[in-house]
Amino acid sequence: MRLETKGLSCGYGRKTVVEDISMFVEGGEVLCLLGANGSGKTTFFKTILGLLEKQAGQVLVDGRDVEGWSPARRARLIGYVPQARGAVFPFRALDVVLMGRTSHLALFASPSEEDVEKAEEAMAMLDISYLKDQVYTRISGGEQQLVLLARALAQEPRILILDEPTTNLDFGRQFLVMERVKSLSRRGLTVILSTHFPEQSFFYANRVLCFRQGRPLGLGSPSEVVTRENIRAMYGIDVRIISLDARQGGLKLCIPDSLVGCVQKRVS
Ligand SMILES: Nc1ncnc2c1ncn2[C@@H]1O[C@H](COP(=O)(O)OP(=O)(O)OP(=O)(O)O)[C@@H](O)[C@H]1O
Repeated sequence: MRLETKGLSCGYGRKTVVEDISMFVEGGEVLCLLGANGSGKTTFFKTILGLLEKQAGQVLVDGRDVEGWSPARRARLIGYVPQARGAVFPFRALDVVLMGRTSHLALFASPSEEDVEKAEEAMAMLDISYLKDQVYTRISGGEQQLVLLARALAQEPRILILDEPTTNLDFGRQFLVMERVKSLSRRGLTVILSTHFPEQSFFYANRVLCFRQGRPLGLGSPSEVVTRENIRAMYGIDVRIISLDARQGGLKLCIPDSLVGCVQKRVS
């Protein structure tokens, strides 16, 4: 399923935070959104989801403008994993995941056995079945993040939007989550995610969209867009981009110039 924006501008009241973004992502692709803190990534996602009113432009799903679609209609197609923030209600983790099934239920219907199975499968896929009966407000921030991802997977969306899905996760779980997301995309899911780790785009993204203060800075393959110049423009830091293999578009690392200097001094 194709998700597209055309000239999308977003913001709060009269304040424009994101301006004139045109991009698309197809089923089976991962599009990675890069940009400094406050550059407008979350605002862009919330506008695509209809949680914020757009200021200009269009959001299209398979070529159809989603303007006027009910939240339930969007939710049947688009899953969203927000950044984990302080939760208020002491639900069991399994019940939080079951909320992902809401868009499949008739009004006032209770979850069926099949819904519970889907919720349990989503938790098992992320290796968090042990959290099932724990209270969401009493698990760690990283565990909450995984529960929110399981909730989105239980929803069985065609498009998945992830806002910094690995930020709170330990080293092993960052890898687990990105591998799971990549394998879902290989099976046809459309994925758009934001990250503060540009290297993740070399490992997992088909294309990258760079934001600088809410304006598009570049859109293309990771090798085309994750460049020394764009990283300096986004994050104000000079990096050396080092290839780990000779393949075109292969694995690369972004090492700050100051650290490369240290390594060279030690070697010489
Ligand atoms: N509720 C709000 N009301 C008014 N302005 C807001 C609101 N939320 C965010 N903003 C403004 O929008 C800008 C972009 O915020 P947004 O959360 O979209 O950035 P981001 O790229 O997701 O940042 P981060 O990487 O830190 O999560 C902020 O700098 C802030 O000025």
